[in-house]
Amino acid sequence: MTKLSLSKDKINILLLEGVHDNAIEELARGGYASVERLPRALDEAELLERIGSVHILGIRSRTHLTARVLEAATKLMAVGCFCIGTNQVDLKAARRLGIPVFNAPYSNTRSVAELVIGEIIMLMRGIFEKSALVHGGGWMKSAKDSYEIRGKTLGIIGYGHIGTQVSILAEAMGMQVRYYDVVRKLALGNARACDSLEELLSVSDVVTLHVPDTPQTRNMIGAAELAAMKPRSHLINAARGQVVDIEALAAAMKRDHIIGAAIDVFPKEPGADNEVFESALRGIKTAILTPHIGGSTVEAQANIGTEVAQKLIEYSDNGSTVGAVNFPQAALPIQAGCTRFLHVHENRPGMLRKVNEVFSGRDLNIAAQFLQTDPELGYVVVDVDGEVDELEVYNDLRAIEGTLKARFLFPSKR
Ligand SMILES: NC(=O)c1ccc[n+]([C@@H]2O[C@H](COP(=O)([O-])OP(=O)(O)OC[C@H]3O[C@@H](n4cnc5c(N)ncnc54)[C@H](O)[C@@H]3O)[C@@H](O)[C@H]2O)c1
Ligand SMILES: O=C(O)CC[C@@H](O)C(=O)O
Repeated sequence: MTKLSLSKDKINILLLEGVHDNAIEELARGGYASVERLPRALDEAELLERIGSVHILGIRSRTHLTARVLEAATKLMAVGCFCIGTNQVDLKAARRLGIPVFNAPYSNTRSVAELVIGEIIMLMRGIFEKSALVHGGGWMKSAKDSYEIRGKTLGIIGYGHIGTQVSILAEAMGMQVRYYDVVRKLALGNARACDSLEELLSVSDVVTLHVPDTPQTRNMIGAAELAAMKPRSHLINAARGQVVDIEALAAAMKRDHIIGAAIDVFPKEPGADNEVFESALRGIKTAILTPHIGGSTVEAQANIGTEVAQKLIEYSDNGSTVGAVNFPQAALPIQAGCTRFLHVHENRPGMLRKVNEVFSGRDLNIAAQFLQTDPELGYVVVDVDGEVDELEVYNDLRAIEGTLKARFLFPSKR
C-alpha cells in the first residue's frame, strides 16, 4: 500500500450532498477509511467551522466553495466535484492556494440527454398541463398545440458532450437538428450548424441549451432572444441557471410567445431541502420545473462516485493531477525504491533551480523529475533514489519562497 507523508488513516475526507456509495467503497479499497458523508450541502458558515480539519472535500453543485472558505482550508489537499460543473468553486482561489479540483466530465451526459428528449415530447404534447388537470378531476381532451416531434426542428445551443448526444437521439426520432456553438464543431448525422444564435432561434420549434456558465453565457437567452424565437415555440434549459433570464421567460410564456418550457436549473436554487423555491415560473402550467436533476440517475451517480474518487486517490497516492480542471496536468510512473516529493509553487523565475538545490545540496540522486507549469503555477514531482531524510527535505522545500504546497510519498525511512 502507498505510504504517504500523512498516513491514510489521518487523511480526513468529507463528502457532502449525498455522494454515491461507490465513492466510499472506492476510497475504502484505496485504504482511506476516515470518510464522513453528509446527505446535504453546507453553507459558508458551516464550511468555515469544519473545513480546517479536512484534507479532501467532495461536493456536488449546491456547496459553494468561496475564496473565504478555501483560505480557511489550511489542510485541504484536493477538491472533488462529483458532477460536471465546477462553477460552484472559486477555481482561481483554489489554484492560488495550490489545491487541484477534479470533476467527472462525462459520467452524467447520457442522463441529461435522455431527460431532454423526454421533455421535448412532453412539451410538444402539453402533457404536464393535461396531467395536472386530470389529477384535479378535469378532462382536457384536445389536440390544440399538440404536435409530433417528427419533422420538427430542434435547435441546440452548445454542441459539446451533452449537445451532441441530444443531437443523435433527436435525429433518431425524426427531428431536424440545427446547432450553434462558439467553437467550430463537426456535425453529427444530418445536423447542420447555424452561423449565428439569431439564425438558430428563428428556425427552431424547440431550443435546448447545453452551454457552460461563463461571463459570455450569462443571460444569453433574455427578452430579445426570446422575442427572436419562433412564435409558439418551446425552450429547454438543463445547463446552468444564469443562462436564461427567468423573468423574461415568464413574460414570454404569459403572452403565449413561448408555449412550453422545461427548466431544470435556476439562477437561485435552494441550498437546503427545506428552503422554499421561488421563481417567476411557478404557477405557469406549461412550464415543467425540475430541481436540478438532469444528471441525477442511479447510473450517473454511481459512475461519478467511482470516477471522482479514483482521481482523488490518484492525487493523494501518487500526485497525479490528470483530470484536474484548474491545475497543470502531471503524472509520473511510480519508481521502485524512490521517495517522491511534490511541490506546488507560484511560477516565479528560478523556482526549479531552488527546488533542485534542495536535492543537489544533499548529494541526492534524482531518479526522475516532472515539471509542468502554466503562466501562474508550477507543479514539480521529484523521485529520489535510496535513503533520504524526507522530513528535512520537505522542510527545505516548504521554506522556498513562493511555495504553495509540498508533500512526500513512499518515504525511504519508516
Ligand atoms: N442539469 C444537470 O443536472 C446537468 C448535468 C450535467 C451537466 N450540466 C451542464 O450542462 C452544460 C453542458 O455540459 P457538457 O458536458 O455538454 O459541456 P461541454 O463543455 O462538453 O459542452 C459545452 C459546449 O458549449 C459551447 N459553448 C461555450 N460557450 C458558448 C457560447 N457562448 N455560445 C455557444 N456555445 C458555447 C462549448 O464550445 C462546448 O461545445 C454545463 O453547464 C454543465 O454544467 C447540467
Ligand atoms: O449533481 C449535481 O449536483 C450537479 C449536476 C450537474 O449540474 C453537473 O454539473 O454535473
